[in-house]
Amino acid sequence: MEKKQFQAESQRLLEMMVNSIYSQKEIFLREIISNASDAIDKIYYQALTDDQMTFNQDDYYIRIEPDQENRTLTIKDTGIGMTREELETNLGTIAKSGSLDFKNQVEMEDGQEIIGQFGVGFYSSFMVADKVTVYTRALHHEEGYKWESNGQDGYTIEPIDREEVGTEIIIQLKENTEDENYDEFLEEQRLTSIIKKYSDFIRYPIKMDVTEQKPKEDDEETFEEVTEEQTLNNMVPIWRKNKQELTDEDYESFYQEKRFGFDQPLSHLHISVDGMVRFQSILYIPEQLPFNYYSQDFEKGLELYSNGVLIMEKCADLLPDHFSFVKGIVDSEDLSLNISREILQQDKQVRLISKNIEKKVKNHLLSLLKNDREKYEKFFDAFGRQLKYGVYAEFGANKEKLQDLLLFYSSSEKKLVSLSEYVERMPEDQEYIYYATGESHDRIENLPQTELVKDKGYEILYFTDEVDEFAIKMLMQYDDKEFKSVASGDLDLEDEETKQEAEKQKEEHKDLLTEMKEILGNKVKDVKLSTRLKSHPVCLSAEGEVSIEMEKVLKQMPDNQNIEANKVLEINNKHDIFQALVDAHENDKEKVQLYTNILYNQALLIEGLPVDDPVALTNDMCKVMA
Ligand SMILES: Nc1ncnc2c1ncn2[C@@H]1O[C@H](COP(=O)(O)OP(=O)(O)OP(=O)(O)O)[C@@H](O)[C@H]1O
Repeated sequence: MEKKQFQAESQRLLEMMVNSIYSQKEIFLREIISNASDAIDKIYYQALTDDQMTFNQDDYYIRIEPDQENRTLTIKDTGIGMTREELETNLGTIAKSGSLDFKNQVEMEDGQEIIGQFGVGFYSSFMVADKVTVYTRALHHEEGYKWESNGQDGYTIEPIDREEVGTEIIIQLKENTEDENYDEFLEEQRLTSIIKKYSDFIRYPIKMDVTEQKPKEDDEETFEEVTEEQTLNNMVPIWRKNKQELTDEDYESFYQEKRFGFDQPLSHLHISVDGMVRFQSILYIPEQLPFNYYSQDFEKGLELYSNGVLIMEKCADLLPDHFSFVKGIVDSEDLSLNISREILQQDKQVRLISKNIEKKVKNHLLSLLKNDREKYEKFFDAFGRQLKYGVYAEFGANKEKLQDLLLFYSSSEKKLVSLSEYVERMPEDQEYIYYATGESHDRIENLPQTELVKDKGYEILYFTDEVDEFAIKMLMQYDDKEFKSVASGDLDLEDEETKQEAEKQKEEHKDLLTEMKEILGNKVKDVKLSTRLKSHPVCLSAEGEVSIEMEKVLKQMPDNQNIEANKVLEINNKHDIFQALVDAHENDKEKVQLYTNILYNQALLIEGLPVDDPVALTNDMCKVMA
């Protein structure tokens, strides 16, 4: 029989599994049972919606069979089964999880991280198995197949006769070692407790023969061993339970059973609505950013059930993009089983549910912000950027909904603050909400442009995310206060006296400024004396809608259309360098050129913009020094 090789990626993952020292090896059972449950979901749905199929509730179950003698653990399901092609693609490649793309080599070698954070589905069985055999037959297919692998050198597939549809996975346990006792996975008690811990809410019965001491029927005093098939899990879906009966651990284990993430959920909501539309829902805010969140691979959506039957694994229409990080399930008795993807989008019930969910998630986040700041900041750290995209997207259609969820770092508080906190603190004479943009808080802290605003005692919000300024431009104002960049050309914060003095100076140095503008040509829109600079010699400001920070972001876009900010070079006439410029203007024209170029390049560097010609700049600097 031909032996096939695993795909390279899968091979690496398998090696990791075989040699795993991960301490929670028991999770392999959760993974296999979840797969079995998914497979039953698929056939259950078909049975309910296909008139040709007979439906019998008792046909859908998972069975666990430990065999002490042969040291095997079998997990059987009556699910949809797999065809030959499905065996190849599903078990021969590390199909969808993509965890490996993300992880770097160092972490790969260790493996702990991957298993812990992502789980690895079917492959995790190789943490405890020397050999795994899968017998399966797919629904509506005559032939069954046997798949087998030791997890090391490929796998085999051969056709078999198999009467029933469904899958049987036989795990040949590894030999016990000094540190590891694999026999525990054959003990009834141990298996029962693992299943209770991880798979209690699986909605199909997980059955196993359990042997117990029971009093004899005719003689209550004497006990005998009785072996009976028992259902080990509770089966009532968690969302149908009363909130009061459930603990945080219950919600956490459901999160893991459903593989919404392999982190702990940061927070959950349990919703039961009985109004225009009836539905129950459990929603989670994950703690960590999924590794592919900002890639095209990420699919948002909630699991959708119609009265307990899974009809869609990821229903995107239930979540707006700005809350795409939310995971969870929705079950509604008002939805038809036969609802198709196309109809779903126009379905009134679905729209109502989605509106309701959006509102609930928003209120939940607001209450976290109010009552558990630390948790909210953790959330914001992971997903705040998505909220800001949300403000910007769709021409600001959702901006009002989202504005109170935003946080920005504050110059005066030295921590994240909300817009309402900022506005509450504003002194009476302050007209605008000020912000400054840059790569990091430290860099912004030292920006020359912030000097005047800080001197006035005004708080500045620091924008370090590319999307920040775009979002804020879309927002335009908060609580009737407009936003203003500290680098904008028209700060207009000076008192009358300073303004008059500036006018006078401008007139006096008109020729010098004109000459400098001519030297720089169309690199800048204007050269002027600065009223905002206190100790720094130069800075760049921007006139008009496009800021320098926005220019940087736009430049990185594929279709940037060369949009540039209207840059203005501002010179501090109270700085010594200005006197040097004035002297040069009178005595040495070449020096004016030299100084102007250097100052302009300095201003570019301060802004984090590339200098046009580094060689020319260093040559100019040497000329000054020599
Ligand atoms: N018992 C089963 N019956 C039918 N198909 C199965 C069964 N077990 C696994 N599969 C198929 O194999 C695929 C791969 O399973 P695996 O556990 O490796 O990953 P997954 O469940 O797709 O992803 P993840 O673990 O990241 O959620 C499943 O998606 C499913 O199509």
